[in-house]
Amino acid sequence: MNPLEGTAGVRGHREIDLSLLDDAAALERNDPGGMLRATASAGAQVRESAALAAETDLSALADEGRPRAVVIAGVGTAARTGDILETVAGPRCPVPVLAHRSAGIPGWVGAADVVIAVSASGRSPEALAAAEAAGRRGARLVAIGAPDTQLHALADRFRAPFIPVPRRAPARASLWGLAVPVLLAGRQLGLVKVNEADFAETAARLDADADRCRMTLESFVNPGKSLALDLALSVPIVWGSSPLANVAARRFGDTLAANARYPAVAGALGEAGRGRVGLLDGVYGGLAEAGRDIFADPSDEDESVTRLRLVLLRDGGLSADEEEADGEPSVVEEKRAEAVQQLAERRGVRVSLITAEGGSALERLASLVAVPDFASIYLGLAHGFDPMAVPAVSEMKELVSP
Ligand SMILES: O=P(O)(O)OC[C@H]1O[C@](O)(CO)[C@@H](O)[C@@H]1O
Repeated sequence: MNPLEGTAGVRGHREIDLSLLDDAAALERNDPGGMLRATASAGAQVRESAALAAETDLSALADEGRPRAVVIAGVGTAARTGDILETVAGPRCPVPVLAHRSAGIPGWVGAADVVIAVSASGRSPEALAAAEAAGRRGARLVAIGAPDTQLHALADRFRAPFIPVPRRAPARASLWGLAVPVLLAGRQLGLVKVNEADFAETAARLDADADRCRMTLESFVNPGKSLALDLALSVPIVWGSSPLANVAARRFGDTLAANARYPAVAGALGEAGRGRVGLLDGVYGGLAEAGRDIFADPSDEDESVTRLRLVLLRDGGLSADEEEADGEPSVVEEKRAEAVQQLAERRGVRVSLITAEGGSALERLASLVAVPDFASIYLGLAHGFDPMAVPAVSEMKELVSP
């Protein structure tokens, strides 16, 4: 082992410590901030946020009728909630919905538009600048994030609704708490049909997945831990087979970077199929696997070779209604997923498959996000990282703060 214990607070080891994953006491010790627990609260976040949002009067949002466009402004996890609204709204959505990830809002946004400013901490400069600009330009504004913060004050200043989301640091542990009010704002505007039963079923699924991934459950029966082991020392490629699965793929890219500090290629299979699929032929793909004895014990593998690991997020569960509305029929997406799986297998590149389950779009999204969220944390823990505190993120904030 070559542990790092630098002044910057960087710790961890290059090797994977398998024994750690099945040692609940050690997992607890190495996760002092409680990232596993915070992630297991996803179902509770859905219920809590739905209740808190119900207490906020959003009627003013819809008073002026359908907006020209809806911009969700924020960064990181906050911006992912915009992708969630966009994908749940689907291609039939009557107005453009877009996530805006840099400071402020696009130049064209004006009084005919709605801006949803999202920040878990209630103080990201990007969300604050967006709320300020929206207020000044007379756009309808709704702000979502931690109560009693700068964002809250800005919403009050512009007499805009503010939906409080209790702070759970870091933001990535609050995905569901933030996403629900964004969806409810979207519902108020007539963009999404999500209902209370969808929230309840999504919460129940998140609870069930958290239970299957709990830290006391051993790797061979714990999908979060076994996916972490699949990914160990690999370069993960995460591709989704539908717009909804693509959001889950990108989310996995986020959590792999922050919790496990693994680089990942993540996105849409449709686009990947036109170029990035070439990775399977490359140094980390087919070339790394050439000559591998497929019957050999995986634990005897040469760990110095860096290999790709393909994670396919498949979403074949579209209802006839959604299928008809989707730009690309799901049968094409499914064919593509089959094809890429075959390409990987022909080259000896290993594949992990996660298939969406559930009735509503939101529940299917949850079924593709929950286990990967846990896998990213277990992977970080197996390298001795504190999944919650990311020294590079803190240093970056210090270096760029005025
Ligand atoms: O939601 P917030 O608090 O505005 O933070 C935005 C993003 O900034 C980070 O804290 C990183 O700087 C992310 O973890 C987070 O998603």
